[in-house]
Amino acid sequence: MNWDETGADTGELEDERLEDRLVAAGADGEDTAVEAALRPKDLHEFVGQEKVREQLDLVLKAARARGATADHVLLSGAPGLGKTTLSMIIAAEMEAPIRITSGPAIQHAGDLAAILSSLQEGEVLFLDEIHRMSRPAEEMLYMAMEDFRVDVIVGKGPGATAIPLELPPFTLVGATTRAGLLPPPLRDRFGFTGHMEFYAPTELERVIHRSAGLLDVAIDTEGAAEIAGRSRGTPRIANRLLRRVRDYAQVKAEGRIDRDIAAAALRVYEVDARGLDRLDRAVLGALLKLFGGGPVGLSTLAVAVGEERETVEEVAEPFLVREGLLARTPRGRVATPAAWAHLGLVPPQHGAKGQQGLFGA
Ligand SMILES: Nc1ncnc2c1ncn2[C@@H]1O[C@H](COP(=O)(O)OP(=O)(O)OP(=O)(O)O)[C@@H](O)[C@H]1O
Ligand SMILES: [Mg+2]
Repeated sequence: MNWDETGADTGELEDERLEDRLVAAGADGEDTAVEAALRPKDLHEFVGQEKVREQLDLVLKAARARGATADHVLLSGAPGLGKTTLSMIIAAEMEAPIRITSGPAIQHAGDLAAILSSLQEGEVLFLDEIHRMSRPAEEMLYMAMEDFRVDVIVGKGPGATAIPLELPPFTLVGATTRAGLLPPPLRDRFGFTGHMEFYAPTELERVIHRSAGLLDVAIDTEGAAEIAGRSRGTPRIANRLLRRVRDYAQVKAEGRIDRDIAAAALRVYEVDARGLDRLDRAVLGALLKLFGGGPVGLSTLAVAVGEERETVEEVAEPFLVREGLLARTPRGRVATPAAWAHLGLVPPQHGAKGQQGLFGA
């Protein structure tokens, strides 16, 4: 629970701020070009996410056996975990064409009606960031998903009439980083919901080996493990770090990546052994060194590192909290014992003010 929560949807802000960081989970310009080449093409190539993969495999196989269009699928999970990739795999497995659009691109119900009415039978419609669709479009989508029908409104005011329009059966694949923001009526209309988890280091190693093969980069097991451990459980970050390490290896080590090369390269890029970057370490360092581990208010912490409040809260903290290095408490931010250990610092003898009750330290 975040005690400073304002309740605002800060998704966009987060995306913008994250873009210039190597360890950001969102895609940047370079990613979009390379990602197309690195995307697994079928369910077997798709690493990890065992549960989602197994369940989806059944949904798709059964639909294929019935000669039917697959049920609507909702994919939720943090950026860079493979939602877009999986939607393309769904289309490929169903041997169906795919149409790609996103919630923010659909401003009016009419935009959605135009897309829906031009779908072919069995086509996959991928709706990225589905939680950011406008309300009227969302309501039109309810009917389209359930009855394969939309009402197109012709005219304005009292003379307006609704003309029903039949749609061919299609599969909607919705993706969202924030399943909690979806209205229940929309969520309920998906036949299958797959929640994507962060990846284990061993899974990321497999992603890295696979990508290295495609990029024609020589990497050994330990080199891959070194990069995997710093990738924040996210394939997109793993692939990005691999590319940066490849640059370093090309210049300094005839292109071969082993543990030392990977570690040296990522030191240059200021990504530490646990995947924290300069900003993360600055926040943690200030919390420990200036405030004895807290509790300290968010605003004070932000001033101490010379960043905006929002940057600390939305860019640095989520990963620190996930890693169990920082806690958000009613009295302010508090470092955990693991944070002291990670920065190689010793906690004050009698415990920082107020920490005892929180961690029993
Ligand atoms: N399970 C996986 N196995 C191998 N590579 C993967 C896997 N998941 C994701 N990737 C790689 O990570 C990159 C990012 O994946 P993708 O674009 O599908 O993420 P996303 O969940 O759609 O992110 P966003 O929320 O930002 O849209 C892709 O290039 C893909 O190659
Ligand atoms: Mg995506």
